[in-house]
Amino acid sequence: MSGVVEVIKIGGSLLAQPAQLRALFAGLAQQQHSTVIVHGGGAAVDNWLAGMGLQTEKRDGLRVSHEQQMPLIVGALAGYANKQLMSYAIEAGLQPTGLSLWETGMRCKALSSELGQVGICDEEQSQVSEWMNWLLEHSHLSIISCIGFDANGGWYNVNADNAAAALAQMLKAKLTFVTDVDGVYDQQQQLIPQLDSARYRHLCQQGVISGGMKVKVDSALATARQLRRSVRICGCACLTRPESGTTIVD
Ligand SMILES: Nc1ncnc2c1ncn2[C@@H]1O[C@H](COP(=O)(O)OP(=O)(O)O)[C@@H](O)[C@H]1O
Ligand SMILES: CC(=O)N[C@@H](CCC(=O)OP(=O)(O)O)C(=O)O
Repeated sequence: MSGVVEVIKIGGSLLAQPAQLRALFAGLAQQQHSTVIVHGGGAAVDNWLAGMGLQTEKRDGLRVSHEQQMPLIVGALAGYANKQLMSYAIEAGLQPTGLSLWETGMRCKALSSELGQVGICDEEQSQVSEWMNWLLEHSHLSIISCIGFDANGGWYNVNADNAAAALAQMLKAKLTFVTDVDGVYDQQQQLIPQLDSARYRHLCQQGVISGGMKVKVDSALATARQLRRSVRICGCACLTRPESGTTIVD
């Protein structure tokens, strides 16, 4: 594998925003470097579970994923969300390949028995697969859901921000989180152009950064530290306005 690789995480919050997704994929079609998309779809999972009359329980932002609920969770993330993004990519003239974390070479494991099938990426057991290298070398766009597996075939629901960060670390890639806001906001709802760990801790203590944004910044900081390279959190305009969003530095 040669050249710059970029991992772009697309949040589930964007799946219901067709104009923004079209603009994003149109921009991706102009990119010269290899791109890997990792996506979530938390809102779709919420809707599918509610539609079946099932309760969603979250602990520290993670969805408790009982084995009985996995068919719906896998269906919403690796099925519906993945194929919806493929549809936008094809429309933009791209040649996407839809994957789970397994095909990239990533291996997963259970986070805690109390959380059911919630998984985390197991870096020690993971290695970039030949298939992933081939896709990168041939500039095929990979669209990867946050469903992962262990070596025994156990399946896991991995938080998509964590999955994107682990994949960027495995590929030693540039990492960009694309979400439904322009970046990280301060107390006055102003965009923070650059955020380091000290200011992040302070803003968390004040309750200014919370929920899904906290998971994102945590994942960004861990990756910035590991790869010694800044990470960006931004809205869909990120490809046309490279200076937009918040740059996360360790
Ligand atoms: N300080 C903050 N700046 C911006 N967004 C924040 C902040 N704190 C919490 N958020 C929330 O985080 C959300 C983005 O996280 P999330 O919903 O998990 O997105 P995604 O689906 O893209 O992963 C924003 O829509 C916003 O409601
Ligand atoms: C374990 C866990 O919580 N998994 C997440 C996976 C999807 C996700 O992360 O989607 P967003 O990027 O849209 O937030 C979930 O089930 O909601």
